[in-house]
Amino acid sequence: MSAAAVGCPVFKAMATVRSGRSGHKPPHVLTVAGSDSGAGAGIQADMKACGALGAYCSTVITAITAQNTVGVQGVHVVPEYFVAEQLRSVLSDMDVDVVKTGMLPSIAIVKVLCESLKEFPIRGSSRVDPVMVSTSGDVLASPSILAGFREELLPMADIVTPNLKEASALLGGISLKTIADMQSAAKSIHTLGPRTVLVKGGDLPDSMDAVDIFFDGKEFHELHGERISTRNTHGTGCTLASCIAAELAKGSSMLPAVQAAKTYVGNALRYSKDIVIGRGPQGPFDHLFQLKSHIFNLNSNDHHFNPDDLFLYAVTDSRMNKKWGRSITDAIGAAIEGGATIIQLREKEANTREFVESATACMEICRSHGVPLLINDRIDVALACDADGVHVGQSDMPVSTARLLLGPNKIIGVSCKTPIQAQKAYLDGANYIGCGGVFPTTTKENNPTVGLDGLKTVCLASKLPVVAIGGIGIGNAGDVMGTGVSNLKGVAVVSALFDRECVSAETRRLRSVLMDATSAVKELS
Ligand SMILES: Cc1ncc(COP(=O)(O)OP(=O)(O)O)c(N)n1
Ligand SMILES: Cc1nc(C(=O)O)sc1CCOP(=O)(O)O
Ligand SMILES: [Mg+2]
Repeated sequence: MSAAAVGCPVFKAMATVRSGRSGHKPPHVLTVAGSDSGAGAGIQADMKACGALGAYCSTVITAITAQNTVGVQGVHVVPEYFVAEQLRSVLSDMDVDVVKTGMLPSIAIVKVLCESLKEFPIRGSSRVDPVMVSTSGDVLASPSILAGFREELLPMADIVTPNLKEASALLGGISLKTIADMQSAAKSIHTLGPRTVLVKGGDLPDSMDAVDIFFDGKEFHELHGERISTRNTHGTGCTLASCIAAELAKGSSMLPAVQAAKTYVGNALRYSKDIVIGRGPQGPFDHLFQLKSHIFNLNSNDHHFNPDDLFLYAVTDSRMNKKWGRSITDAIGAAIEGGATIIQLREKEANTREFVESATACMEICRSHGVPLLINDRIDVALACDADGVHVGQSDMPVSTARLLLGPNKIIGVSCKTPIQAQKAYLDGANYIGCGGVFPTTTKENNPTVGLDGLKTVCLASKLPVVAIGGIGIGNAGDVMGTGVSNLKGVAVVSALFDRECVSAETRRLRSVLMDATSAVKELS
């Protein structure tokens, strides 16, 4: 853009409108990196990964590379004055949450970036992915740049994510062969100034797992991931770094962001392990797998998950319906009439055909009332009746697999009794946690109780919304909501509604108890 164009009235008018706008600001990552013509790595990977994770990605291009699945054929470095101009354009106008760097091909560009970041300080984080050697082994930045990294960029970074070759280069060429070597490299790189370090061990010899070492200045964390056998690994470094940046921009803290990024990359590799792009030895992988696997869902009426839906969560029980001589559709119709905010079909005895038929009929009722319907345990039944989601327990299908099968839009709840399970639920892509048994129950056999204290501990361990379950009814629902933890959104009940003569009346009474308890908590806080 010429100087005249920057000063033209259209640009100023847009700026005026923008500053007066009160709309939604998406999480925003700025990537400062090189373009990859094969689109597996670099700017292209950064944009796809951020887009897939729901972050906006602006781009400052430092170099244009000619590369494909065979290797890097050429690099055309963008003059530093023009890198500076791109940085000014983005940073002077947009609210960037996180800056992510990739290929910085000259010392002058490293300096330009550092100066720009000083001139336009970023409120959030910055992170550095020192792309010096690509996964194909091609050298993308000369060693003379290392001094610039060490002296200027690393001290400003919140995280630096070198692979083994890059970590070795940053530390003067030392050999890194074991996890102990990676830990000592992470510690040494930390002394150069970044707040945290992730040394990626993808190339570690003799390792069955993909082990990375995360160091926050005090503690080491060994992060294990399954090693996926595929030629399509080009761009994994850029993608992991961009995912970390996107999670940080969305408000995550560092270790959960790194773990979520590892999960995403693992799933992307798994999903695209057999795709064929190019004739060379190292192909790109498919960042947008989540969207493509659910192309058939594009026109569905999926219920957009709102944590407040968990307020009065009615879980059906076929034995109770039989006892009271009700059909499942009558039971859920009555619960909705009484004010249930979400329904789960928990039909442990139905055969698959019966379950799909009754779930399809229930879906019609729920959809017509705008109440989401989830299926307990059975992902196949949820898919067959296009339910709004599923609820799974710790011994059911893993959340990450259910997410792959159901896609990004379906609701997934998972039962958690411990903080570790609660932290994993978030990383695996669950939408909410069901925590129980809060009190003893006869509805579910051999169900250990966690009590109100256990419920609070689970709530505090996760940022996911939580619904309490187990032995809850009109007499104690007030105590549960009275714990006052902000992410405890409601109670899930079976017998309190369905082991009663009049389901709608019981639902109404429970709703009123919950409303009183929530108002009391609000008044106190
Ligand atoms: C909301 C809610 N929370 C917990 C559970 C229990 O699920 P799970 O541990 O898988 O046990 P079963 O319900 O399958 O017996 C739930 N169903 N709903
Ligand atoms: C289905 C279920 N899950 C539980 C858990 O602790 O995860 S307790 C439970 C049964 C809840 O039934 P009632 O409301 O009748 O006590
Ligand atoms: Mg289950």
